[in-house]
Amino acid sequence: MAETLTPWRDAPQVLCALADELAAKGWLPATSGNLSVCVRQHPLALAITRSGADKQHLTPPDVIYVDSELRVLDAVDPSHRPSAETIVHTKLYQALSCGCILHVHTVYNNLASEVYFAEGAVSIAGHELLKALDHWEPDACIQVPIVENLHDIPALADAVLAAVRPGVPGVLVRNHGIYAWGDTPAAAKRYLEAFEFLFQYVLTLRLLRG
Ligand SMILES: CSCCC(=O)C(=O)COP(=O)(O)O
Ligand SMILES: [Zn+2]
Repeated sequence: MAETLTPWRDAPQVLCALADELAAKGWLPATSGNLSVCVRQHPLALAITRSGADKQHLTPPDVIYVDSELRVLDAVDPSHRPSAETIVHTKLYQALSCGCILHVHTVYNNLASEVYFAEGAVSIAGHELLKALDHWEPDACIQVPIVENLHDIPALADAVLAAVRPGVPGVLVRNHGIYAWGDTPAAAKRYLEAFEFLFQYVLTLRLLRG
């Protein structure tokens, strides 16, 4: 990936705008979800939402800067802690060199993660919206991997990383949510929207077909 770094000072505004858009879709309920952007690559620094913040009403002080070892580099309120899932973000940035990672809990991504868990992935083929995931080939078919919802977060991070498939910018976590990423915040949001549309589509089609 050729990521675009978000300027350090712009990160709070960028993350608040993303949170507003995702919250408007109902994708950040009950303080769930975490959002981050890469603000420096070497050494890694990211801006990420604070743990427990209501992401439906995110404000700039809810954004915290951390390094690859999860050390806080800057926080408006020293009592605020970065997302409990920060290590998933740092490991993905280190492996993929992406620019933005979005983690949301939605009804459809949770249903897809459970219904298709035994298959290890959600297969999606023959759909126009695969183009939004940068699959323009006429016979496009992707598998969105699913991992178990490990409560040991460093182990979850390793599982997510091990599940990453080339050309598929997301991993589902069973009965939990999805991590989706892109080179830029706009790309990550587009991929996330495409995944969510396609999960709703495959689940509804499965129901209609019985
Ligand atoms: C209340 S949702 C449970 C934690 C979670 O899965 C999540 O995405 C939010 O955690 P954070 O520490 O980033 O607020
Ligand atoms: Zn979560």
